[in-house]
Amino acid sequence: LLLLRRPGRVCEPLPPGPPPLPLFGNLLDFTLRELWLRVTSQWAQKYGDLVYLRIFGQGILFLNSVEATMEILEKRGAMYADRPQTVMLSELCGCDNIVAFSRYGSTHYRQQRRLLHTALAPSSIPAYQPLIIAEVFDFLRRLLDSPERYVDHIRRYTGSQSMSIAYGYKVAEDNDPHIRGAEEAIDIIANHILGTPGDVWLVDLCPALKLLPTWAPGTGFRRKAAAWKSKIEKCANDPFEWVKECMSAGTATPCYCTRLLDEEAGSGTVNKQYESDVKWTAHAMYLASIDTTLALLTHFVLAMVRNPEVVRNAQEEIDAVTGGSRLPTHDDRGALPYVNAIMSECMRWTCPVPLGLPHKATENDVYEGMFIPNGTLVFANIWKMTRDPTLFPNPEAFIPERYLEDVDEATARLRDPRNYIFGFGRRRCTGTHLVESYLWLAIACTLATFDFAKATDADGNDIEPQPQYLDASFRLPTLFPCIIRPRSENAAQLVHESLAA
Ligand code: HEM
Repeated sequence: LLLLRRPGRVCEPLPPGPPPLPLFGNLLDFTLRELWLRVTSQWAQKYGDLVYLRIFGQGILFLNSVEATMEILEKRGAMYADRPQTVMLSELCGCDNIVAFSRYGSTHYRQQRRLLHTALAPSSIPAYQPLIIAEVFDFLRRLLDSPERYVDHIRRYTGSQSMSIAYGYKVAEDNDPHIRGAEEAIDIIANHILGTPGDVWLVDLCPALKLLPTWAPGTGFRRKAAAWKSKIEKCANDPFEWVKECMSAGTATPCYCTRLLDEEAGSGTVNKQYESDVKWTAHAMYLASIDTTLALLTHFVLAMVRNPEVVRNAQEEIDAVTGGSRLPTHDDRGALPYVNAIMSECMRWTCPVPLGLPHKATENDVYEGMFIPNGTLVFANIWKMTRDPTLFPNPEAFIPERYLEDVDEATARLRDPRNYIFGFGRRRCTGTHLVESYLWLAIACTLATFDFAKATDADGNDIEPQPQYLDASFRLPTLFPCIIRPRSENAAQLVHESLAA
């Protein structure tokens, strides 16, 4: 009897959820397009704060309230700090080296988190500001030259910003080899290795298959994995080797890698594992920042196109500080509360990773009388939290003013989207302070120099931008037509002068 009373399992039921089919479980209940809408408007509505599903026997739990998320992922964080591991992703393709996929508690994971924490702490960010400013100026110049290609410019901005901060590397004008490699690595991981929910590698269901020799029939996955692994490693190695060569030649630009390598060299010799951890974290910075920042900045454009009065208010505020004779700088941030509010609203309204990344339970647990089995994959429904009408009245509307209301500290904390969009607990995003810096400057400088309008059709009627969302994990809008043009001759001049400076 004592054995049967393992904590939780005998008495407590699993959290509620749509009934599973035999073998396939809830596979058919999933959708690849905007899964967060289904989780929110169908499952959370019907089943409540915790919704439990299964795919091929793998338990999946959605947390649909701030309270449940804080209790489970923050307070009990140590039990929910792991990530799902699969033979294909982690072992055969070597992605366990990438911090976002690493096992919690492994030596390299602990070391990598520590490196990211140190080098991306608030006190470290000012050191990257010259690099950030140069990339913002480059972005403005591209927007001025070909505004209709705004998505390409945003994508390049996020990529070159990461390359610059991680490696001090200035991305080539076109077809940069490191950017190409990094894009390929993202494509391999997202579209080929991970694929879609329900795309399961046979070797993940039957790990013994990995022991078969490569000539055996049905082992094509081994050859694919080997090719992908070497591409991913090359993409991490190449820019890192480039920094090391520059450091030896005394030509390196101070950046994330130089800082960490110099620090370690100062305290003795740099050991191989340390060097490998610096290399993989620099690589992770690119992977982790690209789609998230792209989602945020394209939504910024969308919000500005749809809300001309927000643009006007921001421009008035900026002009009052800069006199229209210079671009805003990080030092102006305290004097630009409306621009700060626009950035907060962009974070909330975009909600770049609506269901976060999966945390894996490493123990059996019970929450409010419901059993959460060891091994369950737990997703926080960030989308629902950022659309809570009690915290954010009229949540679908873009309203920066909501952050300017005079509220007590606890309410301000609850309404700060930064407490949701970067995830929770021990796996919370490590790039938050960096994002804060490079996103703010891009937003402030773009508002200072550009106007936004809806595109018009042949009869001169406005075309309402109505983007679609096709991605399963990131909230990336499809391209929408719009007009972006310099506010004035003077604004265009400021962009030209910034580059000359
Ligand atoms: C707007 C931009 C960004 C958003 C919205 C965002 C959001 C997130 C989210 C939701 C997670 C998962 C957290 C969890 O599991 O609970 C995450 C993880 C992570 N992010 Fe970000 N992120 C952004 C930019 C960045 C940048 C610029 C970096 C660069 C350093 C970065 C580095 C990471 C890393 C390394 C992880 C994995 C952490 C771990 O598994 O321990 N992120 N991010």
